[in-house]
Amino acid sequence: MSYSREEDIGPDGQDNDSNRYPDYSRNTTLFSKGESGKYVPRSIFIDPDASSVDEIRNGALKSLFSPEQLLSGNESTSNNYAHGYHGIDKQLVNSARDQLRRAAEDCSNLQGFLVFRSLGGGTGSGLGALLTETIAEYFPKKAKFEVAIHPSLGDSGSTSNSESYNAVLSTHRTLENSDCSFLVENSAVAGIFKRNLDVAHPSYKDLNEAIAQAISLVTLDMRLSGSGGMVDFDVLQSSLVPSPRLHYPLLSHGSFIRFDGSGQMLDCDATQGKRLATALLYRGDAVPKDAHSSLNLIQRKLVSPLDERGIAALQLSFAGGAPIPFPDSPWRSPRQGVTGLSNTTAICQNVWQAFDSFSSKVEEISDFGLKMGHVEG
Ligand SMILES: Nc1nc2c(ncn2[C@@H]2O[C@H](COP(=O)(O)OP(=O)(O)OP(=O)(O)O)[C@@H](O)[C@H]2O)c(=O)[nH]1
Repeated sequence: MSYSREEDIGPDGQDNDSNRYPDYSRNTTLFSKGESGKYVPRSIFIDPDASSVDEIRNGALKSLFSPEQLLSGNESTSNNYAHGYHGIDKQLVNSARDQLRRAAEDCSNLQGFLVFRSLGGGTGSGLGALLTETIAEYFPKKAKFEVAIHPSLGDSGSTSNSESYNAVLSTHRTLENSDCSFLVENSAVAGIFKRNLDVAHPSYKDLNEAIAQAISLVTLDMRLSGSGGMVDFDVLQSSLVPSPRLHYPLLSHGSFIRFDGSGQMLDCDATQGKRLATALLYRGDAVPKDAHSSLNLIQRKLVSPLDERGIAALQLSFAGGAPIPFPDSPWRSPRQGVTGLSNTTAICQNVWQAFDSFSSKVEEISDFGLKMGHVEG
C-alpha cells in the first residue's frame, strides 16, 4: 500500500496520472506493467491459514493483485516453527516456489528479494525459513534482504510463549541464507509512536506503516525519477555487512533531520557494543549539512569508542521525494524522513535475550517438537 501510494498507482493498478508526487518515477522496480497498462506488484503473499490473505482478497487492494500472488490454505501452524517448516501442505509450498520463479523471470534485471515475516509465529519462523532457503537455492547470487518481527520479550508484546523458540530456531536456520536482516520489535516501534507522535496504543496498521516508511527508503534510490540509482541492495550489503554472518543492522526511522537514535525499531542500548557500519538514508528536503551533523552526533554520543578491531563504515545517501503517509496517519505529512541502518553488536542483547528465554525452557523443547512429530537435529 505504501509503495503504490508513493508511485501514485491506484488500488486497481492503474496509473493515477495525478502528478501529485512528481518525484516518484512510477517505474517498474517494484511493479510490472501489463499490456493493458495495469501495474502489478512484484510480490507474493502466503499464509497457510487463509484469514490474513483473505483480508487482502476482500480488501481495498483486491484488484491490485492477481489471484496467483495470494496463496493460502486451510491449516494452522499452531505457533510452532516445526510445523511451519516441516508440516505445511506440499501443494501450497510448491505453488509459492512456482510463483517465486515466475515473479523472478518477469524481471529484466533482478536485484534481489525482500522478505517480510515474523520470527515469533509458526508461519513466519517456519515457512518463512523454508522459503528463504528456497530463494537462496534458486537465486544464490541475488541479494536476500528481510524484515523480521522479533518477539518483544519480557512484555506483553508477545502473543505466545513459544515465540522465543520459534525465533531462535528460525534465526539459526536462516543465518546462512539471508544476506541482510532488519530485526524489528513491535514494542520498540510502539515506543516511537508514544515518544514522538503522542499515540499511546498504536495499531498493527500504525506499526506496519512506520516499518514500511523505514524500509521504503531502502529501495527509494532505485525507484525515484532523476535519482542515480546508486543505493541498491548490493551497495547496502557491501557497506553494511563486513562478514556474511554479521548481517543484522539496527533499523531506525524518524521524520526529522536530527537523527538521534530515538527512532530505533529494536529495543537495545545502542551505546553498548561496537558499531561496525552505519548508513543514513535521507529523503525529502534534507540538506547535507544537517545530515553531517547527525553523523557527528552518532559518532560522539552513540558510538562507544571503536577498538582496533572495529570497522567503521559510514555512508550517507540522499533521495528526493518527501514521505507520503496514509491520509489518517499520525505521521502528518513530514517534509523529510531518515532511515538509519547501523550494524552494531548492541543487537546481541536482544538475540541473547531470546536465546536465554529459549534455553531456560529447554526441557519443554522435546515435547514441543515431539508433539508435532518433528525434532530439529
Ligand atoms: N508489526 C506487526 N507485527 C505483527 C503483525 N501480525 C502479527 N505480528 C506479530 O508477529 C508475531 C507472530 O504473529 P502471528 O500472527 O502468530 O504470526 P504467523 O507468522 O502468522 O504465525 P502463526 O499465526 O503461528 O501461523 C507476534 O508477535 C505478533 O505480534 C503485523 O501485522 N504487524
